[in-house]
Amino acid sequence: RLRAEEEQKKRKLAGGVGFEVMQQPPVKLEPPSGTRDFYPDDYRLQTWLFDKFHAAARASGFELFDAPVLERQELYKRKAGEEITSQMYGFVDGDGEEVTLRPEMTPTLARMALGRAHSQILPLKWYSIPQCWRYEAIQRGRKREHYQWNVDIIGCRSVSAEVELLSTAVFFFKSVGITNADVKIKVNSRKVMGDVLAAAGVPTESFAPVCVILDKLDKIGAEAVEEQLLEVAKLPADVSKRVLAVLACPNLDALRTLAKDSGVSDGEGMKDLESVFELANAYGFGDWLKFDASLVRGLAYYTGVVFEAFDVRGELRAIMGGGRYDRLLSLYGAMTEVPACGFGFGDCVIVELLKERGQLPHLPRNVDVVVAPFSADMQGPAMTVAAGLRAGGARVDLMLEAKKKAGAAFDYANRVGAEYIAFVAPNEFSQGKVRFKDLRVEDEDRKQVDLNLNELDRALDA
Ligand SMILES: Nc1ccc(Br)nc1
Repeated sequence: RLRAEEEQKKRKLAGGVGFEVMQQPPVKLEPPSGTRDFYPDDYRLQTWLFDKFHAAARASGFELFDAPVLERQELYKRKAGEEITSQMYGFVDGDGEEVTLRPEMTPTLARMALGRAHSQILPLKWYSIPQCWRYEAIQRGRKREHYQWNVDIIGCRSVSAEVELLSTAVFFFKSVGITNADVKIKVNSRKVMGDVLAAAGVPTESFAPVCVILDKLDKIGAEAVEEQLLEVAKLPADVSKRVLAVLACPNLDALRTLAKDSGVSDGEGMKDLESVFELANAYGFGDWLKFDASLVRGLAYYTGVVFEAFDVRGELRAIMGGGRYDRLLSLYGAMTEVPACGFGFGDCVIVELLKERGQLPHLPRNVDVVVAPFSADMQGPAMTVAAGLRAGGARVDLMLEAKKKAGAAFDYANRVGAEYIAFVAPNEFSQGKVRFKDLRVEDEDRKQVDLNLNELDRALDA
């Protein structure tokens, strides 16, 4: 009881008179396992982040699209042993339809591009910030949802598309104060890897599942990867060793030499890979890129250049990842191969990175004006004042109950982060005036202006 009274007193002091909750409420108050609530304080940061995503995509001419979080499971039925398809948050709905909360956005994008194929003029430059889902055994304790900024270009065969994607990602990083001292982007090519691994003895049909296994290298180490290459991908021991040797190539020259020694001529894949670095230099962000022969990414459908942004200190999981997926649209029904590439950029690791760097923005709650009715019968006039100020573009928090003491109105204004407070009192109002105080300065310096009612829509300018 004493604790409850103490809490109540604290709340009263803060001006926010809350309410008591039962020790054992009849409903759980936390969100489902692995999911997040975004209270207003949290959502101001999420909005800040999404605004940066929107700004970077808009700066490069990408168009925003969206789609239902619910998709048919058939969109993700790939047999390459990917985690993303084995952890679908799926169910059978009332119509007997096998559906799922989408685990990723690219298949939806492909479905939508095909759905309007006859009317789309290529290239499509589309982006979205979908919430994506996975269902994991609770003991892993990992999150089951995240928001993932997706940026994609459909219809461009040239690696200039990959470079445009990388440019958009770098634009975002710079917009949040991240430099290439904090983050770099690994680049590789599945086309080159495919040629070299085929020469090393990896059957074409095993290439995608082998990439899914190789993608685990950083997480489970070479021994465990080699074991999976033997047990899961059924590769002979000598081939598995050759595969790992390819990934150990320290640079592009070493990979080129290894390719040549394996009888793989310098094909389109290597030329594309080199073009990525050349064009990135032309774009001014070549110093953000780093060739990495061990980069394969974990999605089966990548077919060409792949890339992944990582924190240079190596303390965090991948920040962003993407690549070319030229065969996905024909897999879903396009009569010809439709070139495509894109990336996914999660909302969590980037926030961890900014937090660690002390670069999260300070985003206090704020409004322009609190309008405070002097008494209950001034509530109507206070609404008139609020409407006038809003007509001029002001963000107005109208107090919905008059406070007996002016101090309580000032406390409320401070709590909501108001820059000004407008008192609506009977005497001034009867003379067509409102008492306006500037809260941004200390009490003694506070200007007090009596505003005419018919000037309210220009009040803030004044
Ligand atoms: N695909 C996926 C979905 C949700 C989360 Br959290 N991570 C990955």
